Amino acid sequence: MPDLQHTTSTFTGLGTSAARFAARLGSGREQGSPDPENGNDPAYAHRPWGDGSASPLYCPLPERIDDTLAQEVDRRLALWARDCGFSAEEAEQLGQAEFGRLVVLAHPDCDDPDRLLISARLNAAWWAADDLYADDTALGAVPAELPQRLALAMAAMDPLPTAGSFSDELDEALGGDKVLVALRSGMEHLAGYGTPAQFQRVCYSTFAMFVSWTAYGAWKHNDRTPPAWEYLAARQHDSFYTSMTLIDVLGGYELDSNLFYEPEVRGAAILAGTASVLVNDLFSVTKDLADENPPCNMVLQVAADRECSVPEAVEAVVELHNGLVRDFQDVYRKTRFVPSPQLRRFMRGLRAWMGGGFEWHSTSPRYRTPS
Ligand SMILES: CC(C)=CCC/C(C)=C(/C)COP(=O)(O)OP(=O)(O)O
Repeated sequence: MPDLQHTTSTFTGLGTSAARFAARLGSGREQGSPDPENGNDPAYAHRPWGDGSASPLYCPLPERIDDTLAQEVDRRLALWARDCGFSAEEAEQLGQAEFGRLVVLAHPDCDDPDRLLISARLNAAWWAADDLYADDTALGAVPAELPQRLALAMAAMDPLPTAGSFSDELDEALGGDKVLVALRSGMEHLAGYGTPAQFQRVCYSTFAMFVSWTAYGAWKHNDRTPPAWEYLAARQHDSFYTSMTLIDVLGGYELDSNLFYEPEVRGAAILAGTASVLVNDLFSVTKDLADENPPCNMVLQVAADRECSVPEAVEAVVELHNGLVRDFQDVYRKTRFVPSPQLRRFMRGLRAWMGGGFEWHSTSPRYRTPS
């Protein structure tokens, strides 16, 4: 990494997005209280969540809320889902989850609906694979079939060179499964905007995520409850880090691979991805508990490990989350002095993703539960 003590470089900023952000920060106090421990950074707040009974989550504020743009991305996403082979009902369910709204919240430096669709399509395809292959028995998920399905998912995302007549059968398989069609189509859309390095970074973060899914499948198959530490290790590669690999593509720039993978930057991205996915686990507890065979969830693993109540485990996960966000904040501060506008912009993108992710979980019908 370039010398962190180097004097601050000139950063050209984000134009109208930055102005919008400044305006939102002015009104951010309504959404939670600041954190004196961290110098009251106005980009973050203690944000109430759920029914308000648990401690607040320390989290960045969303930089942009644009319902008109979100509806447009969701409209295009539903059309695309139909083209991939999802039924009208499934496309409607996808619309109800509002993945378009998620990406509009998470990528505030992108105003172009077609570019936003890169992230909307891939996130929708990942979620579809997660629900249909890994999590939801009613939707056809079978733990013993998961590894071979994921091997085909890799082939769908990262096209293989032709291998004689074997390729014909592969192509037939890839075209006959809506999840595989969606994954391929999402990657083709990405290829139209991203560089080869950006394309491959999305592939390999997804493939690491798939390995974690096979661990969950094996635990389920063997009727084993993993300890919280082991689940968390798997979850750290099965997180919104994967979604965050698209931040610079949507922003229309490229963070050079050696900076992207520089240990401190990668660490910050993993922290942001893990913090965001812990938000997902916290918001999913009620939904997961309602499942007769609950999926792994950090709250439930902690409750099992410590033999404590769910509210007590929630508190432990909130504390873990808040610590990860503060660790991210420390790295963020250091990287402000690195003379790379792309890195500064990417770090801000990570922060924005966390803020947008929290906002989406707070409002998406997917996590709305009867009080
Ligand atoms: C990157 C991405 C969107 C992958 C899907 C897997 C993932 C990181 C999730 C957040 C899904 O986890 P989970 O199954 O717990 O999510 P739901 O609670 O079902 O939304």
